[in-house]
Amino acid sequence: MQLDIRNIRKSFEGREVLHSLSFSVSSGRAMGFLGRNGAGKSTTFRCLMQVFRQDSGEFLIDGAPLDPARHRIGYLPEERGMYGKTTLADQLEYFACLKGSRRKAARRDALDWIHYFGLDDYASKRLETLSKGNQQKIQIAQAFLADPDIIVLDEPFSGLDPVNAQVFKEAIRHMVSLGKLVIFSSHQMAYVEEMCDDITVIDRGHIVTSGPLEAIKASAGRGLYAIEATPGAEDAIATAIAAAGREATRHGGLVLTPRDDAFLRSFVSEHFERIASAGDWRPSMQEIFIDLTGHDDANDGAGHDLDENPDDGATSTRTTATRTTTSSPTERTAA
Ligand SMILES: Nc1ncnc2c1ncn2[C@@H]1O[C@H](COP(=O)(O)OP(=O)(O)OP(=O)(O)O)[C@@H](O)[C@H]1O
Repeated sequence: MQLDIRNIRKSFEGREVLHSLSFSVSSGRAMGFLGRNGAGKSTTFRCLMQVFRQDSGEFLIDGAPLDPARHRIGYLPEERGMYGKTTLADQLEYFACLKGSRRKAARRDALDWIHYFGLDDYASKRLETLSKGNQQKIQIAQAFLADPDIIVLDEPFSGLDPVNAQVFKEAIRHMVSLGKLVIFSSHQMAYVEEMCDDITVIDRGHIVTSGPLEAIKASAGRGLYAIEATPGAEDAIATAIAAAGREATRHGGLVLTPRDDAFLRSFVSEHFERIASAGDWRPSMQEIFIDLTGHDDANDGAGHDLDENPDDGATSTRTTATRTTTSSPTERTAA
């Protein structure tokens, strides 16, 4: 199954916040949908779920218009809303029935998810008596009810402690392994890095990159080789590379240098005592995200005057490979 998000535009009070967004999500792969506060993630999800309509553009499933009434979608909205005075079991059963399950199957489904999230003891307790994190688990469970084909989660990790985040990560992995189509937004780059096969980054309503995470990382690595020096040896390694007439850039505990296999083979064998590891540079998701979106102006402001996305109708693959920003953590020490 493939979800194609095609040329979605949305304005509020005359201000366009989604500028012809286009990207695709495939089933059996987890897609992370990323952007700074106010970038347009929740608005995209709300258009997808027909909470309100986009001004133009379309959502297609395998080429046909997405129909939330026909396609089974599990949705965790950003604004959490459940019934505080109702027991966990009753309300999950109710939500499963709303999604078309029969009563008995709905009850079983509800209890299975309550068990999955370790909340058996609370099954007959009112939701409002649970901690915020446990309420969040029930909100997530609600999105998994009734065997959805498509799972859309807006900030699912917010409010979860690391142990519960782990339980939830396993639930997502399980859904992906069953061939579900999964897209979620998150600000937690470490989780994204761990979980996602694909990512899409938006900035002020524009796509800045979309595609397989590994390819985006390779591209963001800009063909650089990373040498991890043993503690305290970073300066010596950087100086030795520069003395050999090559560019050397300090990057935290790493020294980055343009890939040159013959030079690197002899350099690594000559300096192996001061080298902990060496290989192609793969920036972290956090670094890539900051490089792509870490400009000074906030996303929430009105009247952005960026040019329209030149890639209207096509998935953009622009990455850090061609970008240099002052926010890059890279610091040049020698050339
Ligand atoms: N109902 C609305 N009326 C007016 N403006 C809106 C409305 N909903 C969203 N916006 C604006 O649209 C832009 C995108 O907001 P959106 O909530 O989609 O961002 P987001 O990426 O989900 O942010 P966050 O990470 O903070 O949740 C923001 O500038 C926001 O102020």
